[in-house]
Amino acid sequence: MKRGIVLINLGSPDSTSVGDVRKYLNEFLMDKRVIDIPYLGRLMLVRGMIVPFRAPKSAHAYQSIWTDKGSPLIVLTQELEAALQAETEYPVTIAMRYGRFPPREAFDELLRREPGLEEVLLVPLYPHFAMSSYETAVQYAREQYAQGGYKFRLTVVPPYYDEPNYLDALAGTIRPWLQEPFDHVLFSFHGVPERHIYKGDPTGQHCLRSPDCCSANSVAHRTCYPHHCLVTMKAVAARLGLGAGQFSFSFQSRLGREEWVKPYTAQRLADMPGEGIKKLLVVCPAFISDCLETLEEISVEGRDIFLGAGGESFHQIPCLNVDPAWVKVLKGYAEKAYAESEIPA
Ligand SMILES: C=CC1=C(C)c2cc3[nH]c(cc4nc(cc5[nH]c(cc1n2)c(C)c5CCC(=O)O)C(CCC(=O)O)=C4C)c(C)c3C=C
Ligand SMILES: [Fe+2]
Ligand SMILES: [Fe+2]
Repeated sequence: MKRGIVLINLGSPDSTSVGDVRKYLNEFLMDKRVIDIPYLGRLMLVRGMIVPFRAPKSAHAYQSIWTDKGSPLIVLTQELEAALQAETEYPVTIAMRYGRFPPREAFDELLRREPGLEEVLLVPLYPHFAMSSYETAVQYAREQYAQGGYKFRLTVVPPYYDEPNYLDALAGTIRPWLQEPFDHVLFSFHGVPERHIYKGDPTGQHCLRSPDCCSANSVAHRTCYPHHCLVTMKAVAARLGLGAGQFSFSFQSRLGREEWVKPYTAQRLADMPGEGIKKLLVVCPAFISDCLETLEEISVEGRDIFLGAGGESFHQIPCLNVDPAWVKVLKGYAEKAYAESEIPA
């Protein structure tokens, strides 16, 4: 089988200028799977209220993490591409949901490198299903695939939040940090509005209907983001031998005033020192590559909140990035045969 691999991530602005950040935010937030309200309302909210205020603030934040080579998210995804390419004979390239590197360019590039390509394997760099991350990236790639009239088959790697090799690799990046004294490991996942969870619940009566819905069996869990996050956290904690009370989860990056899934990371960071948690490790498994949300929101803002509330030490554990064990896991995904039924539509 002549196969090619596309690693798809979120994307970043082209530069840290307010104009480029505004362009990026407009594209990102006008995505109907990110702000899921009718078009005209979304347009007014995004163009009139969110972006004018957010663009200068976000541009400033991006300036604090930007590297000589560009955005950390893009650079780290390119480094992952190179590391995986060194491990597999299949041609590997990257795509982004927003901004530069659209999937059609990735497909064309693979066809140039492998004429007669029979299958492209799309690997979303999101372990958990959410309509604002995994689903929008996959749909975008599927649309461009259909528009391009390509002859090869497009196969999508399903969410791997519970896949043992991924969990082993994630636990492996955390383990060395547990050698120094610590009180707690916080698993901080990117948040989503609660409305997205209600909307994605095929039963219409399970998700967020009871405090422990994510632990009770349900078909809704196939696409339930908080459930996926909880499974990842519990499986990693078990691999690390963490006891009850030594770990917990929270959700970060809330935007706007509506209710998002809880607890909120910023609130937990403010409360933990008062609960006796003074030495904190934070891991952010919703992100494969370090990015604005880990390097600035957690490592800078989050640290200030925690230390300002009486915390003594704070470390953000780097994301999987180009960890060699993770690259081996991706090689395994790249070489596996997938059944269509595994993949959420
Ligand atoms: C309604 C708004 C947003 C939802 C829902 C959302 C979900 C979501 N996002 C990620 C991953 C990333 N988000 C990143 C940045 C970012 N996210 C939002 C808004 C929502 N995200 C904004 C406006 C931004 C831009 C920066 C800012 O102004 O705060 C990034 C980092 C990008 C980078 O260039 O470094 C990632 C990665 C997931 C996984 C997710 C749902 C689970
Ligand atoms: Fe986001
Ligand atoms: Fe749930």
